[in-house]
Amino acid sequence: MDEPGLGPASRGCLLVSLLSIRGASLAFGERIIWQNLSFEVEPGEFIAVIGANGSGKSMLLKSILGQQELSAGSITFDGSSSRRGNTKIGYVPQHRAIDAGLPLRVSDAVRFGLDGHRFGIPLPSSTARARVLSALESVDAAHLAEKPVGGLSGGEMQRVRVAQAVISKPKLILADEPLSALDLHHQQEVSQLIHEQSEKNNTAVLFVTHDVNPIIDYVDRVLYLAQGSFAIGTPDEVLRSEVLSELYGTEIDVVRNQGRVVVLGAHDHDHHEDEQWR
Ligand SMILES: Nc1ncnc2c1ncn2[C@@H]1O[C@H](COP(=O)(O)OP(=O)(O)OP(=O)(O)O)[C@@H](O)[C@H]1O
Repeated sequence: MDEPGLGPASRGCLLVSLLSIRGASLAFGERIIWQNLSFEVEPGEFIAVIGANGSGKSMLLKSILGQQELSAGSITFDGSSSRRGNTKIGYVPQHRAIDAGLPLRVSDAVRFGLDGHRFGIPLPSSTARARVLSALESVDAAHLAEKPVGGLSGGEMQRVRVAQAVISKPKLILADEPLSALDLHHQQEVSQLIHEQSEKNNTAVLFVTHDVNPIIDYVDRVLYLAQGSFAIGTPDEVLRSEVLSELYGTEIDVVRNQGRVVVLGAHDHDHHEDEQWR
């Protein structure tokens, strides 16, 4: 039988996976965030990362970005150990990460995704301008180029963040709750944009979300983090009462209604009160 979490390339042993997480653990002092996390991600795969508040979803993305050291195990991306400033990884940070008061133009913010964290000589400005415009066009936001980021609506800001993440044509997009603080319409729009980028360039996506429903049609696999442990597989394999009950160590009900998935009981085991499942 195949090992759970291993992608087809690894199972065949012929190709190296795009992202390989092996026996990864993260602890702060006595507190284990997750342990023995192992899975592979193949090019073009769309993976939903779900879990309670504090289950370590953001820390996982930061570990892949090389911004958070593991307590044990390894992360290999595109054949090398994870490192900071890798332009082959596009990052859509959590809503709060950009200061809305910044007097920065949208085009400058997007350009930051191109050469903001690159050492050495920046791209000539005509080339960079064309790339910025093309990235903004790809998220239908070219008209926002000259606006200050501080004046954008939540939905506009998320589209700009997606442009910033895709401008370097990354092989992997890490999106940290890109739907938070968006209404349903904009949730669908931003989900679709990230999915389109993934399809167009065969880019793999790790998409952190509290609610799988807006992206359920795009998801190949779900990585569910809870209680320091994890489950990974297709939505039908993981989003089941038996699987989540075992993960949480208590009874959890997964109800499917008109194509929507509702998890009942998980929020009772969160570290915070504000976990929402719709
Ligand atoms: N430097 C640190 N020292 C101690 N604990 C930390 C540190 N950084 C993060 N943590 C803790 O690690 C846990 C996981 O944090 P993380 O931000 O990854 O959670 P999350 O699953 O993304 O949560 P949320 O859904 O609320 O965004 C949290 O409880 C957090 O307080």
